[in-house]
Amino acid sequence: MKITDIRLGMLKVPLKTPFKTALRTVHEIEDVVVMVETDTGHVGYGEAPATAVITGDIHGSIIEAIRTVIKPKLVGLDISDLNHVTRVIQNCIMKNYSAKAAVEIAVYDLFAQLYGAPLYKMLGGGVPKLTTDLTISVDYIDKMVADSLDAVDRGFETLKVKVGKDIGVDIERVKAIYAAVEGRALIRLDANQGWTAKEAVYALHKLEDAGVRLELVEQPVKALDIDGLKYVTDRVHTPVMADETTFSPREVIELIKMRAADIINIKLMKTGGISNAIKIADICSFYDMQCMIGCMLETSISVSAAVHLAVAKSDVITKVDLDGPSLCSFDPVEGNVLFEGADISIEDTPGLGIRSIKGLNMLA
Ligand SMILES: C[C@H](N)C(=O)N[C@H](CCC(=O)O)C(=O)O
Ligand SMILES: [Mg+2]
Repeated sequence: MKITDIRLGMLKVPLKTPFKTALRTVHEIEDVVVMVETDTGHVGYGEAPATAVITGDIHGSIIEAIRTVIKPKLVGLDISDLNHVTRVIQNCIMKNYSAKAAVEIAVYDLFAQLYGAPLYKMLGGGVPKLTTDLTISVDYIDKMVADSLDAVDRGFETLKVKVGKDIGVDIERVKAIYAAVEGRALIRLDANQGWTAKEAVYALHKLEDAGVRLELVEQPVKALDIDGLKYVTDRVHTPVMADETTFSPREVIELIKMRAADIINIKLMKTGGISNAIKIADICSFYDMQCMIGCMLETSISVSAAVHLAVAKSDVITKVDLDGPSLCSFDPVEGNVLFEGADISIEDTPGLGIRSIKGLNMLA
């Protein structure tokens, strides 16, 4: 099965409600869709969001990286030579993680199609079911409490509460949500870099002293402030998770050696795809460190790949934040991963099993 072409399209899906974090507000998903075509007629699918504030990627850079650098290196390569193909993708251009991720996801999709198995089986197997959390956007306290209660009523047992704005209001936000859902849902926080290290310690001590039990706090400080991350990790009981701080396997090793965080959030759009995500999961497994599998604002095309990976690496990926499809106003994909509220399951069809994508605008 040889790669003959890589075609690109744009996919727009409005969100059910605006997605608000300390970094940005988004009303609709608008992602680049990658279709890797082969001489056997098989097509592999991938997707790349433009998360400029986290990965530095924008639509133009994703499209140009794939068209002018990645595609010319990939056409003619054999999908059965997976490790070679992924090395070419990773080494042909620096950074550009979302472009690499989208193409790698499509290549893994084809690799699993080649052997007629769902992708998770090619990655080592596992039980093809996961449960995701749901993000509660940062907002007025009453709105966040109402959104949290609504999420619990819809069956979500873990809420990822966005904070990182005003520290005093953040403490009140979390206390109010905790009081409203106590005993019905677990709460994890994501400050998206919005606090200083001292603010994070102050807020988490206040919450701990008030009896608020949090599952974890994600990326309390700026991405590059690794000393700050360690400062927080050393001083609070609440487990601290690194998100924006860690992209590559090398960064994860450094973080583990410094003991700067307790948990790592793996996202395919940070690692540049599945091959490095596997390396990170294996490193963490070796060091007895838990991981979360996360996503950006992605539809079920690329989130499906994350689902397959998380199922295969469930020994170390113990936390799931794959709510992209739940945030969408509709699922544009007919495929083998089913997203039903908090429940995610995989059907027994080859690859990612993507049969069709609604509303895709092909690029010339
Ligand atoms: C969508 C997911 N639950 C999430 O919260 N991801 C964010 C980044 C998403 C974005 O801004 O596109 C995160 O974990 O920081
Ligand atoms: Mg995060």
